[in-house]
Amino acid sequence: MAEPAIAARNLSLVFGTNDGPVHALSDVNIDIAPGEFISLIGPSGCGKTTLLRVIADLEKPTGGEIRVNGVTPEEARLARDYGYVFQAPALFPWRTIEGNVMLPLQIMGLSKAERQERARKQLALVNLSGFERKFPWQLSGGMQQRASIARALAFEPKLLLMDEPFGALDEIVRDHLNEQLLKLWAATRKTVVFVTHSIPEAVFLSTRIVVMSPRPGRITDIVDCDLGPDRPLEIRETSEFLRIAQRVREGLRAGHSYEG
Ligand SMILES: Nc1ncnc2c1ncn2[C@@H]1O[C@H](COP(=O)(O)OP(=O)(O)OP(=O)(O)O)[C@@H](O)[C@H]1O
Repeated sequence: MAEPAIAARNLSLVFGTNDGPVHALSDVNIDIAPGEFISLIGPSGCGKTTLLRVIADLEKPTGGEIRVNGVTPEEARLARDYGYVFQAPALFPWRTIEGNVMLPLQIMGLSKAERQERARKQLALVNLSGFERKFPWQLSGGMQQRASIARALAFEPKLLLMDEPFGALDEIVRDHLNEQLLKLWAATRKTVVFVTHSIPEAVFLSTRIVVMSPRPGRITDIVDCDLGPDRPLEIRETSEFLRIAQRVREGLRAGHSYEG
């Protein structure tokens, strides 16, 4: 097997707080192969964002081990091995769409011509050709989020980390962006780790779904999602799709503590 894109062994992270220790991640074990599309799903506080941040070297684990593309998260970060997409688009309002995508490349020291060529290529991948000179406020929320994805792709990283990127968008826009993301993934074969609260979104997009549970934050199930690469939206009505969704739902129920 090729070297895993991500390999976590007995990974844990305990935050020290005024109310005592918070076990955000406990004994997390997973191997993610290059080119997989992995969704992390689970109730609030189960450690989805923390796991993404550990992969990105924005948080240090307190136990266990993690490798990203065969190196430590810090080395992967310094090699600009991943792109990170946040829930809110986080674009600079005073820069054009193209200017936003070019910014990380400017920091990297690429010439203006190179920056422009790369930005145009990434904007084409997210279907934003023709919008290079617009400002963020001139675009819809869905378009802004596509621009954020283009910016995350600017370094052409092998790994894309996405934290609920479509959570704030309405369902029709979200469907559309899910279809586009699948196409982008098929065209680029990047490894994607995607956080979501939506079971249909996870099943539609993923090759595997990691179900997590809180207190302590841990993996309770990993569900294969072998629907093949060609997934029209109508696949959501098939019995295979519904069977996988049901298994994820059962995993979520089992790990959920109902209070009150
Ligand atoms: N910097 C921090 N300091 C202390 N506790 C933290 C910190 N970051 C996260 N936590 C705690 O760690 C646990 C996991 O948080 P995390 O944000 O990873 O969960 P999540 O599954 O992404 O939740 P959500 O779906 O609400 O985004 C939570 O109990 C949270 O309060």
